[in-house]
Parts: sequence; C-alpha cells; structure tokens
Amino acid sequence: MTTPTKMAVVGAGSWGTTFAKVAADAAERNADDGTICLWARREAVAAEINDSHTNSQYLDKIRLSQRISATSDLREALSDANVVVLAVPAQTLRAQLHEIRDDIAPGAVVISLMKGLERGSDARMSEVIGDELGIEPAQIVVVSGPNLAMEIAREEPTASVVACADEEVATRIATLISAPYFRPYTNADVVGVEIGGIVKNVIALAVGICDGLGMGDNTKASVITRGLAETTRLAIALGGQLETMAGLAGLGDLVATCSSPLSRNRTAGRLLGENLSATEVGEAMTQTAEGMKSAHAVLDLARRNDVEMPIAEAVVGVLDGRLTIEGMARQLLGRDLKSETNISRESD
Ligand SMILES: NC(=O)C1=CN([C@@H]2O[C@H](COP(=O)(O)OP(=O)(O)OC[C@H]3O[C@@H](n4cnc5c(N)ncnc54)[C@H](O)[C@@H]3O)[C@@H](O)[C@H]2O)C=CC1
Ligand SMILES: O=C(CO)COP(=O)(O)O
Repeated sequence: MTTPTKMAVVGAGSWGTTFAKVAADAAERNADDGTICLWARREAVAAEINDSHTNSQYLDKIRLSQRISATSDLREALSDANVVVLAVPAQTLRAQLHEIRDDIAPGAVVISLMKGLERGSDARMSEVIGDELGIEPAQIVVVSGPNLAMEIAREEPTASVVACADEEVATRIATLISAPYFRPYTNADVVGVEIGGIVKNVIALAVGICDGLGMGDNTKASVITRGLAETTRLAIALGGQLETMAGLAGLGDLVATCSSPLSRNRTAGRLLGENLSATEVGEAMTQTAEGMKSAHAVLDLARRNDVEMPIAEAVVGVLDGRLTIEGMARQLLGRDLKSETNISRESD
C-alpha cells in the first residue's frame, strides 16, 4: 500500500491557491486519499478558505474543493507533509526556507512554482531550495508552463511541465497533479524549464511597454520572437536544451504571458510604457510581477556567462531610469545587423 499524499502549499496567492485546487481535483479524479493544506500569511485568508472554500482576494468566484484546508501556522501546514509546494515571491524564498528548514520532513519532495531569479546570487529557485534545505536534485521539482492562474482556476484546458532530474519523481508528481483540465508533461531539463519561466517575465515587461506606447502586433511579435532567441541563448549557455525552449515552458509560457491581459508582468510593462517609473509601477501592482525584480539578476547572469540579452538589457535600463521608453526602441533597432539563425552566445 502506498502512503497517501499529504501536500503542503506554502503561499495562498493566485498560483498557490490554484495549484492546490489542481492537486485536489487530481486526487478526486485518481480517487486517492490525498489531502492538501494551504498556508496563508493572513489568518483571514485561511479562515475564508476553511469556512467558505473560496479565496476571493486572489480567485474571485472560484470554488475550492473540500479536500483543501488552510492555516496561517506554517509549522502546522508542514507537519508530516511528504510533498511541499513553494509559491511565494522569489526574493522572499531564501529567508522563508531558512525559517522552516527543520520543519520539512526528510525525504519530502519539494516543488517550486516560482518564476524568479534571486537578486545578489543570480540563483534559480531550485538552487535556492537545494542550498537552504541541503536536499538532492532528485527531491526538487519545478512546475512551469503557460499557466495563468485564473484561467486554470476556471478549469480552462491547460498543459504544463513537471521538471526533475529524476524522471521517476517527475512522473509521480505529474500523476499527482493531472486533473481533468490540467495536463502535465515531464522533462528532465530543470535548467531550461526554469530559465524559460524566469526570462519570459522580463520579455513580457518589454511587450507591455510596447502596449503602453500603443504599438501593434508586428512590434510585439518581433519582441516575443527575439526574446525567445535571447532566452534560448542563456538557457543553452547554462546547460539547458533547445527542445525545452521550443516547448511549453519556453515558447508556450512566453506566448501566454506576452499575450494575456491577465499577466501581471505584461501589465507592469504597460504601466512603464505609459511613463510611470518603476517605483510607481511597484506601488500600483497588488500581485507579484517577478520580472520587475528578476530582470537585473537575469542580465547579471547573462553577462557572467558571456551571453548577449539586448531586450533584457533595455528593460533593466528602463527600470533603473537610465533609458527612456523611446530610447529603448532606438537602442534595440540601432544594433548591428546579424543573421537571425545564430543561436551562439555572442550576438543578436
Ligand atoms: N499567478 C500566476 O498565474 C502564476 C504565478 N507563478 C509564479 O508563482 C509565484 C507566486 O506568484 P503568485 O501566487 O501569482 O503571487 P501572488 O502575489 O498572487 O501571491 C504571493 C503569495 O506570497 C505571499 N507573500 C508575499 N510576500 C511574502 C513574504 N515576504 N513571505 C512569505 N510570503 C509572502 C502572499 O501573501 C501571497 O500569498 C511567482 O514566482 C510567480 O511568478 C507561476 C505561474 C503562474
Ligand atoms: O507565469 C505566468 C503564466 O504562465 C503568470 O504570469 P504573470 O506573473 O505575468 O501574471
């Protein structure tokens, strides 16, 4: 007999809550005894999930399964959990893990849902998890793909990627989250899957800037496509696979995020394009737009690996107030002419 899954989801924002719903609906479909406990920072959010089975601040009008319980006591959520899911803002993860490292059961599989790069260390979230918890890559899973939370919460059919160095673990987690409306594929390329999710947020800021400036689809398609080229260069330099970048966690997520009005990163970019400063955009956003903070780390990581990322560089220039949005277009269009198909590190 296999042990029933006891899942703890750390972070009851849009994606943490939606992922808990997916796992609960998958358990229902698999007719297993799995339970899901969501940790919410605020007691009121936990109480609403327990009493009304809703989380109205993040997922308006979405009903959650009765298999999902919630608590604002993190130790209680983690108690005996054999699968721990992390869905907090990337820049807060290390401090959070530091606090709870002794409360995570040895042998638990830890899943990262986050799409950010740590500023200062340029570490991917799977690397932060490995550092802070001292666990093996076979225990660390990354879930990423074209996964706008609200669409999944509404049960609109969606595919995703479950990445782990150990393919058996990836398959086990994929089974655990395979809901009637959510289809996960496995992939052993953790680096490529994570880089796709991180960099698309920066490219979505650039596409949002185009929106803010009132530019049309040619401009946005050009940014998306060349954005994929620079994302691919970085992923390959770090050991990722070309095929991953053409898949759900690369092209798929880039297209979803850059096209959707639901995207927080694209929205933040639009506000930048409407001439708000990065500080003003930060104040206007009520949910996490990871690209606003990760962009600097992406550029730093690229420079350390001799990878050119002109779009990321221009976005960082705008965020830092060194480049105007009009100057951004001039800078990108003024570059030396190149072959399109060169995926080598040096140039674009
Ligand atoms: N919302 C989406 O559609 C998707 C989001 N993601 C990624 O998931 C991660 C989480 O994003 P969302 O759930 O959308 O964000 P959110 O802004 O909706 O929720 C963030 C959650 O983290 C908590 N939190 C905020 N500051 C914290 C801190 N200092 N310490 C601990 N917890 C804190 C908040 O209370 C909230 O529960 C991000 O890395 C994002 O890129 C990935 C795929 C889809
Ligand atoms: O990662 C996402 C979709 O896959 C969500 O994008 P935003 O964080 O820009 O809303």
